[in-house]
Amino acid sequence: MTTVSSPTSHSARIRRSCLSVPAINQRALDKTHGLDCDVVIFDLEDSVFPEKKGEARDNLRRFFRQTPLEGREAVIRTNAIGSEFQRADIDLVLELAPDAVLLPKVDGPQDIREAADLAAASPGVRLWAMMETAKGVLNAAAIAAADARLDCLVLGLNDLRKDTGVPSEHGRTYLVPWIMQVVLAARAHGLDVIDSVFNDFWDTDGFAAECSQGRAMGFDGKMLIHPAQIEGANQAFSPSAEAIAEAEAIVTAFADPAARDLNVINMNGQMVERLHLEQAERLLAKTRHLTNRKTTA
Ligand SMILES: CC(C)(COP(=O)(O)OP(=O)(O)OC[C@H]1O[C@@H](n2cnc3c(N)ncnc32)[C@H](O)[C@@H]1OP(=O)(O)O)[C@@H](O)C(=O)NCCC(=O)NCCSC(=O)C[C@H](O)C(=O)O
Ligand SMILES: [Mg+2]
Repeated sequence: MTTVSSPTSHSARIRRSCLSVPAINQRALDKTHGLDCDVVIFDLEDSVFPEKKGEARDNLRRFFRQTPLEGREAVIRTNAIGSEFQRADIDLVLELAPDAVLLPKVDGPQDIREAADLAAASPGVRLWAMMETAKGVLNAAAIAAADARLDCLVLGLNDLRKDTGVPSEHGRTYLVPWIMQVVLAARAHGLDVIDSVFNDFWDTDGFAAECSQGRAMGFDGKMLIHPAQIEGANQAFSPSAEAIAEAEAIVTAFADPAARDLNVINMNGQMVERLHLEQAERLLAKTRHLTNRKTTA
């Protein structure tokens, strides 16, 4: 896992692009090593036909044994809590010890606690939760507070649309209040939060617009379904040149001896406080981390 030190409550892990790879698709699994995504989510759930679940688990066994991922987080998405497949999926997680297990269709805090109990033998494996049911969104705050191992919420709008009857449309107008509730719940409990997949992977403009909206909503990154979406997500969720320049100016301004005992300063007609300094330092740490990663790749 890649992290950068953070002076603020929620982490500054790099999770801009979280690519879902169907565990049943050997060709796609083979491809992951050459892809520049920050996280690989190995999917045992919706992308795997029920009769193929065992084969998909075997593929992951082979994959983890032969060619572990370097420098990226490895996450396994299991089948739903209480489904006939989940026990075997969790056993696989205990066997392979990925960085995290992604639990789909989480309805409430009890689902997280049950999964934490099932995975208790591997305390290093963190928990991620898909927020994709009406009950899950209503219980977002309780879910986010459910267990210290919970690390990240991932929005799942395909299932949420199915559950609520809200149709798919650009801009996600009627979903915005629920989406923001998930972001708020994550932040209130120091978790990362990842935006939903964008299904139309040929529509690059639509994808870029949704990444930009997700960034403005406060997401850390986006769940992806196709390698063609990685670059756009990495770009959208990396600090922009303007944001870096502004952060550097804030750090420089507070480093001035004249600002030593000031909590608030005037920067070209803008009020800037020490909380902005903390944000600026965090952004610069993330930028340094990304730069180092590029130069060592
Ligand atoms: C959607 C796809 C089925 C399309 O696949 P395909 O027809 O093979 O596309 P391409 O021909 O354009 O593929 C080009 C090459 O790229 C490889 N590929 C494609 N997708 C992936 C991937 N996800 N990871 C790695 N590699 C990938 C192909 O194998 C081709 O390789 P090559 O032949 O060597 O050139 C497919 O993209 C796909 O299955 N995507 C992921 C589906 C998935 O994971 N679904 C579950 C997550 S969605 C979700 O979670 C929704 C959420 O729960 C909610 O409720 O919202
Ligand atoms: Mg789903």
